[in-house]
Amino acid sequence: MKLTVVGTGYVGLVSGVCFSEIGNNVICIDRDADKIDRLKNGEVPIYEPGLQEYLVNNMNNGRLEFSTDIKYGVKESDLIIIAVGTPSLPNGEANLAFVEEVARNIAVEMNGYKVIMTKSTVPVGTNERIKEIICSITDHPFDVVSVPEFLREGSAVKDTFSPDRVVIGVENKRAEEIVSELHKPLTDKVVVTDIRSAEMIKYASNAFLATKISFINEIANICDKVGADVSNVAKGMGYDKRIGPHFLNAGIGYGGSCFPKDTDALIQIAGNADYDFKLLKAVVDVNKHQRYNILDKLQQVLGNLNGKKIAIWGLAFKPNTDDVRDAPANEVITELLKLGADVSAYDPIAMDNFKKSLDQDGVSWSETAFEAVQNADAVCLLTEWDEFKEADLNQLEAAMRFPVLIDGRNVFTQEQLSESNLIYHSVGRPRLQQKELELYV
Ligand SMILES: NC(=O)C1=CN([C@@H]2O[C@H](COP(=O)(O)OP(=O)(O)OC[C@H]3O[C@@H](n4cnc5c(N)ncnc54)[C@H](O)[C@@H]3O)[C@@H](O)[C@H]2O)C=CC1
Ligand SMILES: O=C(O)[C@H]1O[C@H](OP(=O)(O)OP(=O)(O)OC[C@H]2O[C@@H](n3ccc(=O)[nH]c3=O)[C@H](O)[C@@H]2O)[C@H](O)[C@@H](O)[C@@H]1O
Repeated sequence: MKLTVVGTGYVGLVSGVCFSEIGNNVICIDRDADKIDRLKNGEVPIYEPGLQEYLVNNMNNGRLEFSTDIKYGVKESDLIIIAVGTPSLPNGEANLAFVEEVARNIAVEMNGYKVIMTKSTVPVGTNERIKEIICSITDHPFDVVSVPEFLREGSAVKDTFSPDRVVIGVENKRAEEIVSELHKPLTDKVVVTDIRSAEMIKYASNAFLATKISFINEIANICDKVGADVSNVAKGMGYDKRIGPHFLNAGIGYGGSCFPKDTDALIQIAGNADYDFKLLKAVVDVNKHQRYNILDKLQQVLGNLNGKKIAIWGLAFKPNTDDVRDAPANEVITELLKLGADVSAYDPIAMDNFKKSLDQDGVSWSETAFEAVQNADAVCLLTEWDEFKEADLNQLEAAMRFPVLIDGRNVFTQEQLSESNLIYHSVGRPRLQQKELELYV
């Protein structure tokens, strides 16, 4: 099949590359000329394990090309995928300006029947709006299909090749057959439904996952107070098939370009339909506070943070990505600077993106994890990169002024800790808490 993807970001690029890998001819379009130039040179502008190799192979075999010219993309393909961003507006609603602009650009260039497949996460009713826009510009026949994307950053290639399911929101058989054919090599778990339900499935899925995270974080906060261990609680819950083991890792809460934006958007979608989504509002509220728990713990151990050197391990919102959009590290560092701390930070991959996103000075950026902790009064682990999980805790202890480790992702085990003299705090595992600072001063 010949297809065009408009928007070559985390979703558009991964989808385009993977669709070419399974035998389609794909044109990836973006209006960012620098990005397209880099891609034409075989350079992947994001960190996504496995992507580079597939990209280069498919460029070399002629199945994958990049362009800024949407006219070319529309003329050449009968299936056009919209994968541009839908960031939050200040009131939490999704900003549909990019999606609507692309719909207009496609309509202007149409030269025959097209299937317009929306992968961007869009509020219920948006595909109808896309249809209206296109109808107002062209008489060429077309169908709009909603195929929401469920990939996770960091495992996007794997998720694309073996998705848990594909959701196809469609109005007629002609478009259903074309889109089903495209996804056939990927999975047989296909849910075909109406367009509004497909749009809702995406928001409901992200909101449910966010709910699981806030739920376990609240359980963790209670565990801290009553002396239970949230890791074991999650394990004990997770064996129940009705609950499942996934997304029950307590910590500093969810970040990223999607859960925060999509939960806010769903609250607005409900509100616009005169429904007060109380549960989801609480999920968002719990998540906002969870980021700051780590600072409470730090202050419990060190007291006033003014002039204290605090090292940060991990800036990306999760491991295996360089994405720092809505990363908890941003708020944690901003608050530490406000409290007068000297902050030294390190991330294996996301440092450059994070530097650009943090709108203040005063952080010292380290070349290595151990450079960041030299003479530090405490280290806070915010992203569970393997490099941190495998760190030698004795070396860590030796490098620091006070060996205080605040583990915001609950990565260290009893065995690892029993070998060290770290003053250790995590989220909801008070039994692993070790030693008090008084021993060292
Ligand atoms: N990032 C993720 O893991 C996932 C994202 N999504 C959804 O997919 C959509 C895209 O997300 P990302 O890929 O993260 O966004 P992104 O911000 O990484 O990429 C969007 C791309 O669209 C381009 N663009 C914007 N307007 C354009 C136009 N008029 N013409 C051509 N290109 C244009 C931008 O230059 C950018 O390269 C969003 O709705 C998001 O919610 C869904 C699932 C996973
Ligand atoms: O719509 C989207 O953009 C995507 O959002 C998430 O994917 P992603 O944001 O890449 O990453 P996740 O692995 O879901 O993690 C999101 C956040 O939740 C946090 N998290 C995750 C799991 C957990 O148990 N605990 C927890 O705190 C992570 O640290 C991270 O900050 C969803 O998992 C994808 O299915 C969806 O397609």
